[in-house]
Amino acid sequence: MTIERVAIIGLGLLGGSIGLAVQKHLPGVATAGYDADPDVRARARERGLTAVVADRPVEAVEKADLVILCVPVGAMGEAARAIAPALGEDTIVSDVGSSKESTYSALSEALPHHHVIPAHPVAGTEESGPDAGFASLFHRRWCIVTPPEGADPAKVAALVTFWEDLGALVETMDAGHHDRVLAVTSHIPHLIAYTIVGTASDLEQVTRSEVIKFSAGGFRDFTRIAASDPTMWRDVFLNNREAVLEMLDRFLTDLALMREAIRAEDGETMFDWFTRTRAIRRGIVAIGQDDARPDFGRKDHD
Ligand SMILES: NC(=O)c1ccc[n+]([C@@H]2O[C@H](COP(=O)([O-])OP(=O)(O)OC[C@H]3O[C@@H](n4cnc5c(N)ncnc54)[C@H](O)[C@@H]3O)[C@@H](O)[C@H]2O)c1
Ligand SMILES: O=C(O)C(=O)C[C@]1(C(=O)O)C=C[C@@H](O)C=C1
Repeated sequence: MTIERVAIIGLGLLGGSIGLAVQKHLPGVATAGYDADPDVRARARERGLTAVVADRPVEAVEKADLVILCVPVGAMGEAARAIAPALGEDTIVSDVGSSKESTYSALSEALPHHHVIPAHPVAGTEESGPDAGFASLFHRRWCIVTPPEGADPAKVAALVTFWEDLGALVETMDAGHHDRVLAVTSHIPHLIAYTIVGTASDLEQVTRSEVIKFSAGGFRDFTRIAASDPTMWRDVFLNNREAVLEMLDRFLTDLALMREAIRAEDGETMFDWFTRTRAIRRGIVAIGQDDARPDFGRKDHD
């Protein structure tokens, strides 16, 4: 099947970036969007995030071949129910939610007779809202597609091609596996950043001004992540609870091991561990997966 009309529900960082990327890379594809917040809709019109910004969700999805829900994972069910009356029977309904099992449950419950094929572009920043999106967000970043059992292969292929056309590298996997992988590579790192930044600012021996003044190094990287959208991340932890708790237990075991190495002055354990993690970082840099941040000068706000 060919995708000629795309509708985007939720015009923040992800929705806005998809709208801009489609207009840039697939100029023949029509774009329409909707956001529940009227201020966001107004800003989306000013920035031209989609060619049309509708005032009602059903208007945005009329005649769409592909609808992408770009709302917080806790709002997926509500957003899907709002578009249900206007969806064509052949329309692909996808999303960009950061957790996939609960998103699929919410979408398939709201749209039991439609073609729901979830996806997750593993690309983002700490910014949110209609000013945050940019067309190159997905360039050379992974997009994980999690087709449910029995999904129409032609529709899965069309969705994969769509993301590749936006510049992404696509991999398909089972939703449960996605949730365990992302728990350790994305969700727990965010939890650690939120925690350490809060802990540092709560310390009585360290004043808040010292936290700001001396945050030039590693701590500064944590503050970037800890500035991420509270609604989005609250929903991620509520919706990927089991996988996060499982990976958190593993992490706490390893953290206890490090604490013990420090207490016992066991330099060898620390050196070996740090050597292994340094190799991981160098591997990521070698395959060019570290350069999609706007900080690296690639944000093009077009
Ligand atoms: N931010 C990231 O780095 C990132 C990366 C990959 C995936 N995601 C996922 O993408 C989704 C969107 O995240 P974002 O960063 O674009 O958030 P965002 O806050 O920038 O945008 C979300 C938009 O959804 C709108 N919205 C909320 N409920 C709605 C509803 N029922 N109907 C219509 N609009 C509604 C909000 O008004 C907001 O404008 C989330 O599910 C998130 O998990 C985020
Ligand atoms: O780089 C960042 O700022 C991000 O948080 C992006 C990031 C990630 O953890 O890699 C965050 C959440 C997503 O679901 C996908 C990407």
